[in-house]
Amino acid sequence: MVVVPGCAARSLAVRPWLQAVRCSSAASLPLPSPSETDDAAGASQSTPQQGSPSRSFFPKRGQTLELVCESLAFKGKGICKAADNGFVLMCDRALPGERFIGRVSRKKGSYAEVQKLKTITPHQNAVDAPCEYAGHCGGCKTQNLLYEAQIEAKEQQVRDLIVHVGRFAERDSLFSSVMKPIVPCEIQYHYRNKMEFSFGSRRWVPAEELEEGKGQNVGGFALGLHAPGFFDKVLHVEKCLLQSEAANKVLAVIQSSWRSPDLGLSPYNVHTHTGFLKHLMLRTGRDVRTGLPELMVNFVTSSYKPDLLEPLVNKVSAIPEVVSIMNNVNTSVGNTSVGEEEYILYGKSTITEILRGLTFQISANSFFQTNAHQAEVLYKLIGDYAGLKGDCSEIVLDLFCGTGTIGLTLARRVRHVYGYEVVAEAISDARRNAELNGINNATFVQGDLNKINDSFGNNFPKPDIVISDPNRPGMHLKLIKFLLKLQAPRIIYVSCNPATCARDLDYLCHGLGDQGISGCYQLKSVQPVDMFPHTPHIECVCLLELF
Ligand SMILES: C[S@@+](CC[C@H](N)C(=O)[O-])C[C@H]1O[C@@H](n2cnc3c(N)ncnc32)[C@H](O)[C@@H]1O
Repeated sequence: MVVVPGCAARSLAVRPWLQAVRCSSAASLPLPSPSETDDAAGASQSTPQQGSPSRSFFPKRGQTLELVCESLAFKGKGICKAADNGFVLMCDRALPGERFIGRVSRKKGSYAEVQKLKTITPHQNAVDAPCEYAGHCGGCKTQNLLYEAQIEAKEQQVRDLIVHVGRFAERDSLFSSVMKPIVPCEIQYHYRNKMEFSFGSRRWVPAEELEEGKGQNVGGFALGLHAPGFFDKVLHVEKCLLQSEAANKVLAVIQSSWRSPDLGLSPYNVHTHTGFLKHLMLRTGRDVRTGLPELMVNFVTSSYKPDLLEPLVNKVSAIPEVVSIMNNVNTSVGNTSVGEEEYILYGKSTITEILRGLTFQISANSFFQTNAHQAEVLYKLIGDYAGLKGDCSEIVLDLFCGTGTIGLTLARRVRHVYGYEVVAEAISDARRNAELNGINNATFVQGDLNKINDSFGNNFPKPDIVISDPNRPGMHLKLIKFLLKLQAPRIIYVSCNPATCARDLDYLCHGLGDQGISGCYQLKSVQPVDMFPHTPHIECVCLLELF
């Protein structure tokens, strides 16, 4: 039974707000600065510009409200607003159109966060989530929304951000040709090629299950995913519908044995810093000869004790798809899965994946697109937007190149690719990937693109095409200014955060007014691509051309 906390008097006290609180779509929006967080970007997407909210509605922590949600903000939070002053209330797992009872869990300046307690009227496109953990695990937040409705909401978020943050006029006759419909992901489950599970000494049981008396095992060992918002509590997960079937086979074998007292295995305790098993990383690639899945299992442990792992290694290596078992030893108190030392416990140290006809070697810690199937679609789009002449005359600058995958897939049709990336290991991987594929017209350089100085650009010829694929904070102002000065004919901006993407597109097209710098690009296309069904993540490929 779902309990609406708070006494009746408090519930009654909020009744007058039932008329006042409703959902509305984003109005005018302030620009997030390059230093603003995703949360701030998400909130600002829906926060009205006209000053701070009036006193007429300001919820208290613990207050219970009946709310209606219509739109999803970045990060998949449902947005509701007070009708009179637009005060924003954000709620995880609230779906547009859903009427629900929520409790204010956090107040943050201009908005509040609400925890959903009970659905009164579900969204018209609500479906039963196939995963038993979907209601609690931090990964899939919209599995209970019809896939078509999920991508429609994502497309709308991108459009809103481009208009309100990017300041591109929706009424402009060209706007509808710029905004492309989202590319759906054909494979909506089992698409992730990498999952990282954590071992925990404190099993997390969701509040509802505790109330229903299902929380027998609270405090027991767990292997699964971190409970949203908790670094020390793990939701025990027997299988994950986002990872490959082969990876689920491995997870099942490990789950069936690791807690056996005979093995003497203990999960790492993040409070006492004792215990052995930290994380289990499962990566799925493809055998380049057969095209069949091949798996890497990576145990992250607090010390090197191969004898302790041996019984698990014996069981897991019997699974035909497993070709590599690694042990990353991380002695630090931090929660990271990258070890200071790495050992091969079985098989080889890398797995392979094929992308746009090239072979990539993936090691335990190297970055690789997490949805290889949709990466193929994404990279084809990038190739189309590059509009290469095909005469091997052009120069490509691949910023935030990671392991070089984008640049390398274009290399055979251009004169030279120059890639820049901050992570030294990724640069080594990029060079190795070039060699593996017989590509010798690509140069990869390690460097921090947030710290470029005036000499940046002296080491490569003026590019014909710039590809920029930053992570979520987007591009640093120094890099934006460099690009505005460089004036390459074409920029392809690949983004995993439409809020910072819209901000950077604004700078590149409309300039930095307060610094007297004019924009010099025209936005030709914004193409959202769904790389991660059931999650709030949105990828976009944007094409900019010099005026
Ligand atoms: C979204 S990934 C893109 C990787 C690559 N383009 C791909 O498609 O596989 C962003 C990359 O930017 C790198 N990065 C983040 N901050 C950086 C910085 N300040 N300077 C250079 N590279 C950075 C990350 O290490 C990561 O490899």
